[in-house]
Amino acid sequence: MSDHTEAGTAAPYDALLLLSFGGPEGPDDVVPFLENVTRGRGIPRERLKEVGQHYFLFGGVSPINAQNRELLEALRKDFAGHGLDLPVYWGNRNWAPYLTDILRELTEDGHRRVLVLATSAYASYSGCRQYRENLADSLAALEAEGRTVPRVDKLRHYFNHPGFVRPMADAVLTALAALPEDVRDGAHLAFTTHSIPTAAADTSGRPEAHTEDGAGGAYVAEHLDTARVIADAVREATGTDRPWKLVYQSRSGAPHIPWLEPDICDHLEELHASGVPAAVMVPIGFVSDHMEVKYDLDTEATAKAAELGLPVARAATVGADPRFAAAVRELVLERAATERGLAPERCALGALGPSHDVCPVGCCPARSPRPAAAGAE
Ligand SMILES: CC1=C(CCC(=O)O)c2cc3nc(cc4[nH]c(cc5[nH]c(cc1n2)c(C)c5CCC(=O)O)c(CCC(=O)O)c4C)C(CCC(=O)O)=C3C
Ligand SMILES: [Fe+2]
Repeated sequence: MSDHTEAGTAAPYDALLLLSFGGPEGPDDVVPFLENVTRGRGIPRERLKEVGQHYFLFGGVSPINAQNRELLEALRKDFAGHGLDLPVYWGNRNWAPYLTDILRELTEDGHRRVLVLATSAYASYSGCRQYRENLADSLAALEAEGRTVPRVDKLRHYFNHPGFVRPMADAVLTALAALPEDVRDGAHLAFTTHSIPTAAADTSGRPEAHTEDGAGGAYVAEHLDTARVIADAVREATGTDRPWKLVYQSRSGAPHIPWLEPDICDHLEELHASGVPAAVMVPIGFVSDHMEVKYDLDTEATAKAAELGLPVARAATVGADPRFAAAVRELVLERAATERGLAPERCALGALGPSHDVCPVGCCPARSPRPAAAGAE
């Protein structure tokens, strides 16, 4: 990674917006939060009750907001330390601080061109376009208040950026070290991400990346690329070639609709049945510790492994790692330079290369088309 010790310029941008999912911060928040998340999404009631219980198990507090506050601090510290004078704001789509309120604040503070960092590294409707739809909704709400709204662009997907991948590779090494020594060399790597409907996976990414055979489009291809880079880095660091697989977690939706499989718990069962002595779960689909990590991996899958007698360890998420904060700065400077008509270096590991800056028409389409900001439409 290049070290920008000199002050870069973010012009033409005058603010960065950290845009995230949001999560409850106490028991009274859980039900209204779930109502916000699932409005119009057709999630079965039983599933909602179940997910509510996951939150109540942790006092109704999701780890996601604390993680975003830490990331916000890490970004401000990194920018200040590198002479990058760019204010950073934070807003969520499903819980306070709400996106519309933060965009209103940005507008009142006089910002005219805003760059958005979404806390989702990959292409998919849920991880990309839905955030763009939320931006469009919030901008429309502010326009309805009679405001002149800022122009909003979104940073490219960073799944293969070294500042995102390297902390995860190190986290796998730390997790391996936590396994009993006699099973460490035989441990398999289980890379996990959020399951999504196969229909959504197949249409993820640019139209050229769409697949019709359940291969999972850009969503699966990008995760496989990241997983491969991490597995290679771990092999180089340990001298041991460990088998790995991309598996899924946190499935919701009706049972008759196909979602990406196998589930992490079924995978652990299969590993155990085939005599594998241990596994490391690597949540590459999550930028930080969300409830999906705390419950679905650290609680449910870990209990499953204990029941099987399979030693497992869970690799840390990237969270507020300073290397990730530095990567965001590089991505900001890169995009700003591109907007100024330059052709900056675009860092990317793996085989897919750097993702597009602007989602083209037809990228990660919604089931029913709605306005989306920060794209080519
Ligand atoms: C791809 C993806 C990401 C990663 C990208 C990104 O990070 O954005 C993600 C993140 C998150 N998902 C989260 C929470 C929930 N997601 C749900 C439902 C769904 N997620 C989906 C996909 C994704 N979700 C999908 C296809 C559904 C079905 C309904 C629909 O089609 O919209 C539900 C409803 C209950 C349930 O069914 O589980 C909840 C409560 C939280 C907050 C966790 C916390 O509080 O720490 C976070 C970060
Ligand atoms: Fe989700």
